[in-house]
Amino acid sequence: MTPSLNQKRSQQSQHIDARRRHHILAFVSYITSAVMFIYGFKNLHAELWLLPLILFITGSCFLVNVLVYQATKKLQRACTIEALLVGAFVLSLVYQGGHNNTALYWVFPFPAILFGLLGVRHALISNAFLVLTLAVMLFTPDLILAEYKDAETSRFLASLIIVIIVCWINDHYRERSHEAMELLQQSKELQANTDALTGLVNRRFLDSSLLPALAQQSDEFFPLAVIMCDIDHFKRLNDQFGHDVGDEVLKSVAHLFQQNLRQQDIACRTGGEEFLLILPHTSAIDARKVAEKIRLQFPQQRWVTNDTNYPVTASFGVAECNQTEQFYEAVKLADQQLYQAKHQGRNQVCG
Ligand SMILES: Nc1nc2c(ncn2[C@@H]2O[C@H](COP(=O)(O)OP(=O)(O)OP(=O)(O)O)[C@@H](O)[C@H]2O)c(=O)[nH]1
Repeated sequence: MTPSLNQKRSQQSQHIDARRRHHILAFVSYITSAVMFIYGFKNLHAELWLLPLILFITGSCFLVNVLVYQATKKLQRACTIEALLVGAFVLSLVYQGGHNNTALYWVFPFPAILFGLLGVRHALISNAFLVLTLAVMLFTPDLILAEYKDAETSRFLASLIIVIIVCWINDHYRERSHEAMELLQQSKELQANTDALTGLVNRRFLDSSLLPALAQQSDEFFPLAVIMCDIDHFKRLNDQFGHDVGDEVLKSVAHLFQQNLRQQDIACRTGGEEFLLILPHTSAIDARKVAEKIRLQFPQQRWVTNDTNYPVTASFGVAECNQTEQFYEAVKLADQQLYQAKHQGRNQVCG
């Protein structure tokens, strides 16, 4: 259960990455199309009809793409279409030559744009494809309308490859450092939410991870049962055998819970010898059966050493809730039931 709740942070970082791509898409679409329209109108001469046509068509496609994205919110699809438009624009511009044969200068921003839109792997493949196609076009002058000087094309391709490699290294290490920071953050979060002695989640986990998950994915949890469990006369055990033995007993109790709970259940150490078991999609009646089953296993364990079998027992209180706001009320009710179980002589389940 804990790892699935930890996905929260990974979702956050995906959200930030989606914002980054959203801004690149918006910038490329609105600003670049505006520049294209301006240059399209500036070059609206009879002998240069192909250049304004390329600029108007690409600018319009960019605009349509971003408007469809605004309406549908399908970011991945919009970025892929934008990248295809970028590729088509670069190739057609180099084919035509641009105003005064300046097309090659305009190509340089686009590798970086592809990295921004597609992510490292896909951007690298797209850029490699783009450079290869450009190389074929530039070294086969018959294929294109424009006339570039040989020295110009080779220097252009060399510079473009350098730009692509620098973008690739930059994005690759940006992603790696992002992943490393996320892992570090996740492990810190896990540490902060884990009880060092038993390895169970602790009380902090309830507020930091469980409650947000209950609120966001209530269908996955409710009706939810809680079981409060407290080891009976634990002080006596500590006094008789020492604190270290007490610690070992706590670890064995945690192990007993883990053996008896389902994968989706959560065992939490809320205090010294007090535990809270959280059972999603479980009624109080069923939780009571679970508590009873665990209770009956206490006398069957060898608790202290192989020579001395100290009779450890535990008391349980059970409650149920059906919405996030009732969670702590249910915990309180289970605690009252636990108090009742203690009051009635311990080693029993109430609620
Ligand atoms: N070994 C060990 N003991 C702990 C730990 N945390 C709390 N305790 C002890 O747990 C004992 C709890 O004692 P009480 O609250 O009096 O409860 P109890 O003796 O279990 O009695 P009832 O709950 O009424 O059955 C205290 O002696 C604490 O020192 C821990 O991490 N390790």
